[in-house]
Amino acid sequence: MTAQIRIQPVVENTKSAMRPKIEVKDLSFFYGANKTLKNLNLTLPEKAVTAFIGPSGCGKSTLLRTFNRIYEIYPNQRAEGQILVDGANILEPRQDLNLLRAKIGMVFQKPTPFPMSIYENIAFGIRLYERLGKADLDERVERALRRAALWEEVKDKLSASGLSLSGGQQQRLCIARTVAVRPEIILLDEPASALDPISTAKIEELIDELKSDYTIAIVTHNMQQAARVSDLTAFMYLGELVEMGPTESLFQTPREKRTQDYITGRFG
Ligand SMILES: Nc1ncnc2c1ncn2[C@@H]1O[C@H](COP(=O)(O)OP(=O)(O)OP(=O)(O)O)[C@@H](O)[C@H]1O
Repeated sequence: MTAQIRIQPVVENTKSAMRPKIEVKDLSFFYGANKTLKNLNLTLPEKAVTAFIGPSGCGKSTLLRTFNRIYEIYPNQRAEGQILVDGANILEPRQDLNLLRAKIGMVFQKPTPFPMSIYENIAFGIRLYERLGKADLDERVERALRRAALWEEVKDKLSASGLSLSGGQQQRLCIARTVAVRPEIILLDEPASALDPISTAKIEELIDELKSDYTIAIVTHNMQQAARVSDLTAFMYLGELVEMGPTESLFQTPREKRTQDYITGRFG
């Protein structure tokens, strides 16, 4: 089965792997008293795509949610350890969460457009951080929609509701909304799992284009997708990081038996 997985060529890997963007050090995460992530250590290189795979419940989404501290909107959830972004620990209490979430954008499994026009879906976030005149704002909205490969489909109906778009278009709108505030890192939590194959292919193409400008972390259940879109893959199991490395080697010559068993479909 491993042989059937088409793997992203990793030409740029060694270059981009040299500059760490996110360094996770001895990170643990707790839902109440339950230790869900267990002393993780890993590095995400800048301007590369890192995929997180592993069986349901292994902690992939939990890990992603620590990178922008979004878990803090819920009670009784806490992280211990360090997450260095460009060398600074974002788990420090003094970290400005608005700035953090502008720098680290997130797209969820289910498309979540705001119940407002396509234009406003993008402009809303920009206005939170910047004061722009109408012409500049228009330009930023257009640029974000182009970046998310959606402009041609929506340019004549910018005042229509974001909710009137198809699921795949809604997800690209959410990606446009994320890139519009000029983040440096984009977190994608199963961004294509609710989409049809054509929309999924568009999202995957988009990920490939976006990685020239952004550091991307993606959680996916779909190993073929991880192999197609990522430069590095991390395999997690029961809250631990079992193995992480260039996607090609992880799928073709995994070091750990648990990784081998998972990618060959023996469990999960
Ligand atoms: N809000 C919560 N409260 C308590 N436990 C939670 C909560 N969210 C997740 N968990 C638990 O934490 C563990 C990791 O969940 P998480 O959603 O991170 O896994 P996952 O690998 O992303 O799974 P899936 O692939 O099914 O989305 C699971 O055991 C889950 O039951």
